[in-house]
Order: sequence, then C-alpha cells, then structure tokens
Amino acid sequence: MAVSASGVRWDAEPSVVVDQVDVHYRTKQDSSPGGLSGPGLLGGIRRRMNHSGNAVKHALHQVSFVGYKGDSIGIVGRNGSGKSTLMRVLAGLTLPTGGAVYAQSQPVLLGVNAALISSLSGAQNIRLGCLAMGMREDEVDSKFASIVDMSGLEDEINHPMNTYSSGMGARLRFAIACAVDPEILLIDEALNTGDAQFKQRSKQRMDVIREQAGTVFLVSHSLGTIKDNCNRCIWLDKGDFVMDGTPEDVTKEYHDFVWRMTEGNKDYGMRIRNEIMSSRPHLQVELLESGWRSAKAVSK
Ligand SMILES: Nc1ncnc2c1ncn2[C@@H]1O[C@H](COP(=O)(O)OP(=O)(O)OP(=O)(O)O)[C@@H](O)[C@H]1O
Repeated sequence: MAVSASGVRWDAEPSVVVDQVDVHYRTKQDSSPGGLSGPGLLGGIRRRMNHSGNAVKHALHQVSFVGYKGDSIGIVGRNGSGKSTLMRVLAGLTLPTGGAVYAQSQPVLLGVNAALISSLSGAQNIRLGCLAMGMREDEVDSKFASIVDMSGLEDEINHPMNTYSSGMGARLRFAIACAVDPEILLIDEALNTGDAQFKQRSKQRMDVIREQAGTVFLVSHSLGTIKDNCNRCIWLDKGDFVMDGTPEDVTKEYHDFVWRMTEGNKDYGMRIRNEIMSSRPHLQVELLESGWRSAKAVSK
C-alpha cells in the first residue's frame, strides 16, 4: 500500500482517525531546597508552570493522522517524545486534553506492564488476562491451548510468572493480547525482549491481523523491528508529529536526526526536523454521511 506524505489514502478504509490530539500532563513541583523549583531556576521553570505552581508537560501537540485497515504502523522517536502517551490515548486509557480519537473498534493495548499478577502462574494469568479483556469463560477454555502455544511456554506455563525472564513474560502478554483477535492492536515495546523464534511468531500473528483488515501500531526503539514489521512509520519528537511515510524513509530521516543531535550540529538537526515537519500537509477530519470520519490533506 502506498503511503503519501500526508498519510491520507483513498484506496483504504480508515480504522482510526486521530484529530488534533493534545495531551498535557500536570505534575507537582518538588519544593525542596535542591528541587527544580529552587530560586535559581525559577525563570526557566515559570514558563512551563500554570498559576497553581504545577508544571505542565505537553506530551502530545496537535497530533492528527488516519490509520487504515491493513496498516501496520511503527512509531519511532526519542525518549519522552509521546509514543506511549499516544498508545494510551488510542486505547482510551488517557483522555486527550484537546482533540479526539475515533476508532472503529476498541483498540487493545499490549504494554510491557500489562496488568498480570506475577505471583500467579502463566496459566492463571492467561485466564485472568483474557477475562479482563472481556472474554467469556468458555471462550478462554477454547482458546487456552492456542494461547499457550503462541507463548511458547509449554514447559513453564504452570510456573509462577515471577520466575519468568522478561522475554518469557513478553511472550505471554503478547499471546494473551492476540487471543481476543483485536482489530486494532497496540504494541508498546513488547517485542524487543523476545528471542528470534518469538519475533517470528509475533510477526506471523501481526500479519494475520493485518490480512484480516486489522490495524497494528508498534512502538519500538529498534528501527530494524519497525522495518521488518511495518508498512508505515510515524516519527514523534517532543510531542510533535514530525513525519509519516514508509518505514525506510522515516527511519532514515529519524536516524540522521538522532546522529545530528548526538554527534553533529544540534541546531542543524532541529532545523531539518522542523523543515520536515512543516512540509507535512495539514489534515482536515471530515464527518461522513455514514457517521464515520475520514480525512483529507489540505495545504497549510
Ligand atoms: N503520567 C505522567 N505524568 C506526567 N508526565 C508524564 C506522564 N506520562 C508521561 N509523561 C511525560 O510525557 C512525555 C511523553 O512521555 P511518553 O512516555 O509518552 O514518551 P515515550 O516517547 O513513550 O518515551 P520512551 O521512549 O522513553 O518510552 C515525557 O516528557 C514524560 O515525562
């Protein structure tokens, strides 16, 4: 599927429309003598504080894009760029401060911290996780064997989860999240801890979701993982939506940017980043007669 610079396509059906989403976090400042609100730093801090003295963090700023059925969208960006926040907004776990998200079905978030209980066995956590995602007891029974198979934990499934390595835990969480056959699956860094066999299995599972006209979002710091698993990539930086395009194009620009920021000229890096960002057409979300939303690209 072709991906234009605006990310808008007419040959595919939208599954998620993100319309000018802002997320601002408010955090209490440390008022201790050595804390950030100390007098020497007041000038810099005040600009980012609201009148109650709380710091305001702009985790996402006017983020707009459309996810289509069959898309597997990689999300890249430096630490603190807003990738996990975007996943949480898509899953409905964090409410946007502004803007809106329209999704054709409930997105399922698979995070490294998915709420399983470490003192329980893998088998008990499969039941717990599936019930928590809304499956019935009989559905859990019928899918149990395939979840164990997907997790690759046949021998360890009755051991407590706190005896698992991080990769084994990630495999179990992935297998549980996939069991509900989500149309929209959000994966936050979970694939990075798995071994080669798990990476192969998870890729196959993601391919099946896409083939069934689902949409996968994949947050990863591994550009290889993004290129191997995605047909499209979004680059976030400090809450800004910088670029949307093919994984090859976006990861190359992002890689060059990171190199400039760490090894080269930061001002030049930021200038190129801002130029890429401002060359992106503006997305205008439209309400269709069907009640659903679509989007068109308009020049700024
Ligand atoms: N619950 C929170 N309260 C206050 N600030 C938060 C909260 N969650 C995230 N932030 C801030 O919002 C910004 C974006 O965080 P987020 O976790 O979405 O980034 P990220 O791109 O996923 O980072 P990483 O690559 O390090 O996982 C960061 O500056 C972070 O400090």
